[in-house]
Amino acid sequence: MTLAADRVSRAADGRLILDGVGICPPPGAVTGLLGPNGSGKSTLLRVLCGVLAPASGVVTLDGRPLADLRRRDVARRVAVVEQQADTLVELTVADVVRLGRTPHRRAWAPLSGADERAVHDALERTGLADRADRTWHTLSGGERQRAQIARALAQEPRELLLDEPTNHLDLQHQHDLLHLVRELGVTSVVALHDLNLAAMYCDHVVVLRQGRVVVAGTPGEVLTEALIADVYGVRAAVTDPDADGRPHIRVLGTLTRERAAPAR
Ligand SMILES: Nc1ncnc2c1ncn2[C@@H]1O[C@H](COP(=O)(O)OP(=O)(O)OP(=O)(O)O)[C@@H](O)[C@H]1O
Repeated sequence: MTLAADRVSRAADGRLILDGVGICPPPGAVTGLLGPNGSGKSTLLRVLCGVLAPASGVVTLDGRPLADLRRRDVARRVAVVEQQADTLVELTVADVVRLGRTPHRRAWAPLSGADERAVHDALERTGLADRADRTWHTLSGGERQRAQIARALAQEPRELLLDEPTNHLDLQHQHDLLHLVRELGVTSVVALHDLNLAAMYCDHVVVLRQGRVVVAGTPGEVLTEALIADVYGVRAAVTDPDADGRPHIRVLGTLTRERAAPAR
């Protein structure tokens, strides 16, 4: 058992932005959180890690309500990489990654050998070892993103929540990152916009629309032409070239545009 949400709701400005959401990410697997802009992906990730409390419903970690657990115990288990994670202080890459060890250390205790190994390993795995001493403001957007992911890895989480982690990353680093997440074998929930990346790397996908789960299942079950038209308003050709349940999606056009200007 791991992290799960049961009938979770949350409102903002008098409007429900999560409306009875239930998700049960398979342990040790990668779950993709999909859905259009504003569908509630980031809010759900923040509720799953306890940063936001649900107005109703419950999030559990190993069957225990998150609200009953100590913040520090949750932080030892669950690592989060938010969108546009930034730091204002003048830290080096290694300093940022060391922050990932905070939940494992006593206040003011120096870094142990195990802490340093975890930091070193995280820098290696994200390809940042040669930039460990660089200051944050000298990094490119993609390097900053990778440094935040390295921080999350240094935390040695059993649950990993990533909000659009491939933003800012070039093609190679997008694939390297999602490959790495798969290889970690921790329970991961990853908000993604790219359906082909979701199909390639996720074991399970959950599609949100206006704060509700539309459908959940394997990429092959969920990512159909009908679903993509319905949820995204996009006409797509979906094929499964390797017949492995990992579909390939080719966008043919947007339905709003086609309706506005029908083909003559
Ligand atoms: N603090 C807030 N106050 C008011 N509205 C909010 C607040 N936080 C989120 N919302 C609204 O809730 C909805 C869901 O937002 P959320 O960021 O969770 O969506 P998302 O699926 O992650 O979107 P995107 O793909 O654009 O990142 C949006 O309409 C957003 O404007």
